[in-house]
Amino acid sequence: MAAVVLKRTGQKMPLVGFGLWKVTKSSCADTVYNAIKLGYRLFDGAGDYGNEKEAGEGIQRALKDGIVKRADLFITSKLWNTFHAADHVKELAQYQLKLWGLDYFDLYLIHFPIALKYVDPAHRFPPEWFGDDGNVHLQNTPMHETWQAMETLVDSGLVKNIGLSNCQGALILDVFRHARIEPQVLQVELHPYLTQEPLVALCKTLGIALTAYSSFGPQSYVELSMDKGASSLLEHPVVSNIAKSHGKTTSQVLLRWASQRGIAVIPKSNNYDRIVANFQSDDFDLTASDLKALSALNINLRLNDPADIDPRMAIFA
Ligand SMILES: NC(=O)C1=CN([C@@H]2O[C@H](COP(=O)(O)OP(=O)(O)OC[C@H]3O[C@@H](n4cnc5c(N)ncnc54)[C@H](OP(=O)(O)O)[C@@H]3O)[C@@H](O)[C@H]2O)C=CC1
Ligand SMILES: O=C1CO[C@H](CO)[C@@H](O)[C@@H]1O
Repeated sequence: MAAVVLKRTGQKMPLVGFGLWKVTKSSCADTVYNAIKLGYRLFDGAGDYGNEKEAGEGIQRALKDGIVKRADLFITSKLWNTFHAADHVKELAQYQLKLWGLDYFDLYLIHFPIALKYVDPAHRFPPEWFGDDGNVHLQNTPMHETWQAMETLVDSGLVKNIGLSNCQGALILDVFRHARIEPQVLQVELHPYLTQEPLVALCKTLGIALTAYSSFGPQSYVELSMDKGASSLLEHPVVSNIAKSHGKTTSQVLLRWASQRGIAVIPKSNNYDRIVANFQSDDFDLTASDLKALSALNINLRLNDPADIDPRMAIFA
């Protein structure tokens, strides 16, 4: 399976993985188990997806049935915003590892560069953006403090690689300036309506592997009322024409637009046929002019912006 090699550890991160946000809790264990049978090796979880225990059950079953070995899997999880204070980073990583039934994560990301007031997981887990009173409670924890605590997770063997999510250039450079262990991966929203070319170039310069989320663009946020009214990329004539010319689906073209450039993708689906199709998205090559035409669709449309939840959380210029 095609993979990107992480700079520090030399570990291979598969270019096509499986995203767990909104994977139905009741069927999550079966979904993960079946995805492993199909060949998926990377699973992208997070505390607030609320299904890490069930995802872990699917993994444990696959390990027990001898379908895969732990070393062949690449499991990602993320540090939620309410755990940024150095004292709470290890607490959360251990809590999440226990949910998955694992003794290490292959990758652990700071989910957002936003620190919120601590909430004890015994009080509320999965974590949320909002406190008990329905408001967002910001907290002053600098990123370099959180990053130092992330580094100690590597030292103690709880995680193999650490990285960032939803961060932009200046902040990434600032984390690098303070880092003893450099960020290995950056996970961001990336699709032809949000191509983020300067950020992609910065990651290349710094040797950070990129993971794209929301590869299909607008439709995935409708249920969160975060849809910003743009037309569907999956039905866009430019994407459809390219798909036709390769005998592929528009979803496969959108995934390949990233993976062909060495950017990992993590599509999520609750539908078996789409799970199969997404996995089979890297067995063809787009032409240079296809890639150019897809990138030309850029309108800087950002679907996942914490400032939509609370303007004080603006992290994108
Ligand atoms: N770091 C972060 O802040 C974020 C990380 N993520 C990660 O990225 C993953 C993917 O991102 P997400 O925003 O969920 O978006 P996706 O791009 O994976 O899209 C999900 C939507 O697309 C549908 N879909 C999946 N496959 C196909 C297909 N082949 N054809 C048509 N529709 C399809 C799914 O519906 P159906 O289930 O019905 O198929 C679902 O509604 C998440 O699961 C999560 O792991 C996501 C957002 C933010
Ligand atoms: O990863 C995720 C997808 O986006 C959501 C909205 O910002 C987040 O809450 C979630 O953690």
